Amino acid sequence: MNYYSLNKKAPNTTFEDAVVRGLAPDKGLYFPESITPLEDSFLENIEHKSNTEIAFEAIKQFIVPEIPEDVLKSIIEDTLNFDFPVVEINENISTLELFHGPTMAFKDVGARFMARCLGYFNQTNTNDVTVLVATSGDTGGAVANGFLGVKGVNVVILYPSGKVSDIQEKQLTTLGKNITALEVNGVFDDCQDMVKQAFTDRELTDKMQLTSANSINIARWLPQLFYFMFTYKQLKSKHKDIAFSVPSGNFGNICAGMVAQKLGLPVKHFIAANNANDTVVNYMLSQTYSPKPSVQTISNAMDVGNPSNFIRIQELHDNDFDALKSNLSTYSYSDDDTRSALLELHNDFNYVADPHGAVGYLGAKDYLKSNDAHVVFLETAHPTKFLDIVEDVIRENIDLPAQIEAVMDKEGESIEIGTYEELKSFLLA
Ligand SMILES: Cc1ncc(COP(=O)(O)O)c(C=O)c1O
Ligand SMILES: N[C@@H](CCOP(=O)(O)O)C(=O)O
Repeated sequence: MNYYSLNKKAPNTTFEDAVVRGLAPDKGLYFPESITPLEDSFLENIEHKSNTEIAFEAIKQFIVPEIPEDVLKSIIEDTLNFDFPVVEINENISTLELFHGPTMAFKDVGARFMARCLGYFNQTNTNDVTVLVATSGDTGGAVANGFLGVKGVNVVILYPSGKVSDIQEKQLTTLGKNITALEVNGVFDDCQDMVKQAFTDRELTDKMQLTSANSINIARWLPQLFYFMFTYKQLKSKHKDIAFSVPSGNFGNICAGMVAQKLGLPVKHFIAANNANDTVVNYMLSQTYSPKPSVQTISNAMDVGNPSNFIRIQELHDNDFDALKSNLSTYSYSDDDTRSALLELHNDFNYVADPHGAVGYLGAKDYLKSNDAHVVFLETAHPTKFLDIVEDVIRENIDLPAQIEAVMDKEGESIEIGTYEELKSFLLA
């Protein structure tokens, strides 16, 4: 499969080149040249297939033959060695728990998958690759964990100082080895802008191979489509019309869901549930895309003012606003709304959610006010990653899972930077 740049000013390229570059030379995001629907029989029999079989069938057209089938199968087996359970909240709402991986957020799948793809390509590449990643909370930890010790890869994580949770910060600053954390005096969008600027800085790109492990990278983005297939597998026999409410920040996850839909997955509707960072909500009301600086919220990993993947979402709908509108609803919620949702889930349904999942739950409820469907909200991180907020709302202590306990008492290390020039000097040194 070849990929084109959404800025349409760079040559089409292979999967390997798109992964190793991260962003196209014209700064555009890569997008697959075609998306061929899966055989009807695949979806008809999905409940009889394992998660790894589903993932392989769903993603192989994007990757084989550049990664041979047998290698892709083992990458998928390694990546997906944990569960993705759907838990029923009530008659009309379920949640898909995406936090059973090593860093307890949904980013684990994409990070592990991409690390293994790069590891495969590095068997023949002689040059080291520097992976740059901007994080508002969870990507950093997942990438640090997924890429730790991968031969020929150095990882540099940029995170906004004081704007990630304590556990998130520990997860991305405590591993050492080939992982370095840069604490940026700014917001997530500053981190993301610095990363994008580095890709177009000839002084850097002449000296080193840079790539990204954010969802702008197709190998980080595409595997997220598995989640929607795994949900269908579990709910197919119980519910006819399934809609997804996806807590959204950079819009990579919901956009991967829309790829699953293009592959033939019957999804009735998508709901992008946002916190106060409402750039896309405003676009859907005004048809004017006006990115703005992100504001800090208690669902911090969604504090994104200029979501990278919205352009992919538009492409998936042939840049037709009406088509998009009939497939996507958007809502924005305040921190007070989020706290009320955490409390309601706990008190009425005995479910402890995290603030991001709680925003997803609110999106599900709002959609159901005027539509019939079974809505699955994605529970994108484990509540203990936001311990202070969640315990304060539900007034109960929650047990720490082993993955979180393992980092609790570790001392983190980071280097403070404030400008792009400082990032550049660090990389050149
Ligand atoms: C816990 C959590 N929920 C939701 C999101 C938003 O996902 P996306 O950026 O794919 O929209 C993120 C970060 O991306 C996250 O870490
Ligand atoms: N919410 C993310 C921000 C980056 O998103 P990505 O999917 O593009 O990596 C985070 O937790 O860091």
